[in-house]
Amino acid sequence: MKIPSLLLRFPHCCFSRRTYFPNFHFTSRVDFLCIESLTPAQHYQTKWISSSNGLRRELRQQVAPDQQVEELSDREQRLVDRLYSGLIQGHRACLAESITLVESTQSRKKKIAQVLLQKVLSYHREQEKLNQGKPLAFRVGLSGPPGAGKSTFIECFGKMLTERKYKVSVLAVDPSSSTSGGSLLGDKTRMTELSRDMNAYIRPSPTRGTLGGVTRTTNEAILLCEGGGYNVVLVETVGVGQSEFAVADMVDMFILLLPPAGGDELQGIKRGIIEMADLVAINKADGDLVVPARRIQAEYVSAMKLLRKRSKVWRPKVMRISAKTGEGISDMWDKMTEFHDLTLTSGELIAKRRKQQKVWMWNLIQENMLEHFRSHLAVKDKIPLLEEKVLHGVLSPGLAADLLLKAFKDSV
Ligand SMILES: Nc1nc2c(ncn2[C@@H]2O[C@H](COP(=O)(O)OP(=O)(O)OP(=O)(O)O)[C@@H](O)[C@H]2O)c(=O)[nH]1
Repeated sequence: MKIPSLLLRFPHCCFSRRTYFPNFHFTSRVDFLCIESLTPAQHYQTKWISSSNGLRRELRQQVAPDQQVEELSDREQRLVDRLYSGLIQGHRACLAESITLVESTQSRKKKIAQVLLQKVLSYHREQEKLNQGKPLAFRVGLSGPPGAGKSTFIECFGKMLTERKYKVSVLAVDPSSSTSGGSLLGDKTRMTELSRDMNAYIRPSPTRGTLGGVTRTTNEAILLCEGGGYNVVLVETVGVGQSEFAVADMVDMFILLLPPAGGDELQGIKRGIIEMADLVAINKADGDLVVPARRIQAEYVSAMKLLRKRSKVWRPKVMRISAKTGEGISDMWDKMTEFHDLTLTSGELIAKRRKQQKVWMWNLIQENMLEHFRSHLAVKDKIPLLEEKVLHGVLSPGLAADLLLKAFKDSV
């Protein structure tokens, strides 16, 4: 006799047998029950098979990518459609609302955001195909210590670009906003002229306190800006933490803006970040500061010669500019477009973007896995005790880690 099977799909990561099973009455005719559970967080399916021994988890398999997006209610779908059509028509309010959606920590909103992003991504693919594979926007990262002149520079640079008919968006990654509630980069008094320009869009990007937070919300905001027709996306971060490394990993070109000062004044700048720079701009090269700016430029030129070459077609440049007078800004844009064209024709730009996508995915997995691990019932209560034992030298860190990992593995 053919065994009848019943296939159900639950949008749950895991479910308890007690919750769902009382509703099913097995008769002699239905002696095989298969429940498929779709786990949105981990994107794999689990089959639960009922047999005479009770419920048994049978198999876990990868779900095809197009099956991963959750089904939305009609209301939610209407929201996605409205935001999507407004976004690609270039409405700033829809872009702002879409970014707010991807920044949301609420699980339902996160799901709606993922559906929207999938739509925007497929729009990207179509547009890039029409554009012969050329990316929709030039992604530029800008970092520098407080007071280097970042906002003055963005105001001047952004205005120059909008006058040249570019659409510019500025995402200010602010590592201070999640910890202090304050805002280094997001305050509204910055870039007043540019923020009134209809071809510019400025947005502080909160970090949610983790590097993964920077990566996720900012990366997704970049995609949305590009979908909104912004062809230069500038990601600004203050160069005193870790966020600039995350930003360097999500842009095509990374620029370091420095004041004409050395030594103590630049203590906050991490050495490693200089190695990430494709262009170093020494700002404030005007008035009395021209001479120190020249000296600092020479110092950086010789220091950067010693750095490992990261590109076959580009050597990092050191330039002098003045965001206040505008001097050097146009030359700087020429150098930036040269970088863009060279890396695009050599294939480096596309290869870099692909690599960044992978890094982005693994960063998110790492962050989510750790969170999942720490809050898992099987290990949550054991952590403080084991940490205490490690602190007092009673247990080695390796053994404590093994014990926690074993408790976790045994429970899944
Ligand atoms: N002389 C001169 N001063 C400048 C120039 N660019 C900026 N400044 C001045 O430097 C100071 C800091 O400039 P901001 O643009 O606020 O610097 P920032 O890097 O955005 O600073 P934070 O907002 O603290 O991160 C201001 O007083 C500016 O007027 C420049 O090209 N030349």
